Amino acid sequence: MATAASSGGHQYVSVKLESPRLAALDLAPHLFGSHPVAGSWDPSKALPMERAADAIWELSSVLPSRHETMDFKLVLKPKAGSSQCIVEEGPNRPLGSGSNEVEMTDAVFKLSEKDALECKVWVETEMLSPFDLAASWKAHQENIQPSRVRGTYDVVMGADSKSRAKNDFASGLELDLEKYVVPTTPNMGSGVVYAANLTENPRFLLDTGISSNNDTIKGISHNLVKGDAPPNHYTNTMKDVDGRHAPSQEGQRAVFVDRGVGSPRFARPKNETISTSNIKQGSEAKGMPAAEGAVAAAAVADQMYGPKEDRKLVIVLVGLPARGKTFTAAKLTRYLRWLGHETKHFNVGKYRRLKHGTNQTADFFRGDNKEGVEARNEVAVLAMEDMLSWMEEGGQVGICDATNSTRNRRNMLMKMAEGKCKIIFVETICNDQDVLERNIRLKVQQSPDYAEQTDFEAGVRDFKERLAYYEKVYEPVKEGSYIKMIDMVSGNGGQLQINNISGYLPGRIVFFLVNCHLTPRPILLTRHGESLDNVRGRIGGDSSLSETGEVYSRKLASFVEKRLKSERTASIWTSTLQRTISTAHPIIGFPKVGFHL
Ligand SMILES: Nc1ncnc2c1ncn2[C@@H]1O[C@H](COP(=O)(O)OP(=O)(O)OP(=O)(O)O)[C@@H](O)[C@H]1O
Ligand SMILES: O=P(O)(O)OC[C@H]1O[C@](O)(CO)[C@@H](O)[C@@H]1O
Repeated sequence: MATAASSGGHQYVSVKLESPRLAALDLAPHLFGSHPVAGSWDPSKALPMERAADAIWELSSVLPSRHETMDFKLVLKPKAGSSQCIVEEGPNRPLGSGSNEVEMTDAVFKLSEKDALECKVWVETEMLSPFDLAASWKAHQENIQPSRVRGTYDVVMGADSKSRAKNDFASGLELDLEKYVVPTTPNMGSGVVYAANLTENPRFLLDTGISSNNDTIKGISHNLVKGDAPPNHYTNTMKDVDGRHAPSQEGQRAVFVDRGVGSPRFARPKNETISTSNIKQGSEAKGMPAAEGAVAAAAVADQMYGPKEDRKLVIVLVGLPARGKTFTAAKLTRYLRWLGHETKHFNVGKYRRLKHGTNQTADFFRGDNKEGVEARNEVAVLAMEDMLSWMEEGGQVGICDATNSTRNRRNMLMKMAEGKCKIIFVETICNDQDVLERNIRLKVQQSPDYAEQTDFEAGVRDFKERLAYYEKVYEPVKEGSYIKMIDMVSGNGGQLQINNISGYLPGRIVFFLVNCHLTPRPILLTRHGESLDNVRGRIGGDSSLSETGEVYSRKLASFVEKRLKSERTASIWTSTLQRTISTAHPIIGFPKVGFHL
């Protein structure tokens, strides 16, 4: 077999052996070879081949990209384990990487001096696309026997799953209906990670090797100055270029399963080392974690062709305390990252706590407390400097999360960003007293500022006092490019005011904020009903529903009607494939949207 140079993808390998005579012998075919995965030429570690049909045995796997060349041989092992193994005659079989081919040869096993067993052997190799891998992996996860027939989207369900499908497709749903309990709104109290804790860590701490996502950590000197120690925060953790933790160099692994659904993460070849110079600084959020296809393409196009100033953007939050700034910033960060933009969230409150400790009283936030104002400005500068440095290193969108409640403060930030990036202010305004009261109580419950306050009501009083000091000096945004979110959570729709906003990315941000809401709402997910292809044992294709599938769709309609009867604004989303449209067809009373997935 020819060996080809690596082309970088994963390689599907299937070895089949055919011998009508073998079944009658007390011998089981195995494969062993030079690679540790195939036993390093130790027959006792040879991989057993599975009986695929009367006279056919098979073994298949996905091998890691750029796997080393492997030589292998077939060996017959006695089922009883007494007599010796019989290794096939002739030279080793080489298995290269990067090739797509099927090779048919014979294997000859000397059973005795006078008796030889001849078998036909097919070795099939194929480079796998990520779609192939994903489909196989999905099938594996769902405990469905993957296909023995090659072809994209051609994953075949085993006989078991077929009967399981018949019995369970619709009945499970009825059961759910009886037992269904409408989930209550999650309790935001205990167990919730305070969103600000998850934001960026100040570099002045990282530079000293201290790193934490928890700004209540003890033992941090609050007087550390920038540059105290050489930067080492990117050398501590081994990460690969995608920002994932690098696997240990334990040698290659491959899991032999049918149609090669192996371990989704393969170790790198031994000779490929990961050096920290490969790691782009600030790349934890690198890449496009979830967005694929069109969305990612739009993001890339934006980065390539968008106006220059859109490529680096600072979103400066503005607003009185407890107006949902951190909440909005966290959501926006997740959305922008999903779109494929490198985004980081810098919370000035976290900087303040790490530099000055957690227990400042309301007094610290008084507008006429010169020391307090200076201390707050100092940490705001540190956060902004960190953000700008990160942008120079390749970051695209920085979110500066603080009250930024005075014009002076905002001017200072604009000066710092001058010529480096565009600034958009996002101001959250809330006049609904009920919402505010709830927010304040939540803040006292969650904020590390009150972690040591044992008297909850005293905490609430302190926070209200802090708020009153902020109100005295607060100057709503009237300058620059801004988006104002006004009473977006009071349930009456609210308002979004925008000024001087243009460009692809700012446009996406406006779109996102318009659609931002706080009211919990259910999202129901369902598979399509059984399709005709499923009946034939196939996943995929675009066939219509089977009878069982139709029954499922009717039961689903009755479920949805009951479950969503009080959800006035619900809509039904399907793909554009027949089986999903037909599954949703009997549901009435809700608008339907078909998405090309
Ligand atoms: N647009 C909004 N208006 C009012 N409340 C909101 C809004 N968005 C989210 N909230 C609610 O406000 C609560 C407090 O939010 P958050 O901690 O984000 O406030 P904050 O403005 O960052 O406060 P602080 O300035 O004190 O850090 C959230 O738990 C959320 O329920
Ligand atoms: O320095 P500024 O703009 O007041 O904003 C940061 C402050 O805002 C707050 O979130 C207000 O509660 C504090 O935690 C934080 O110190």
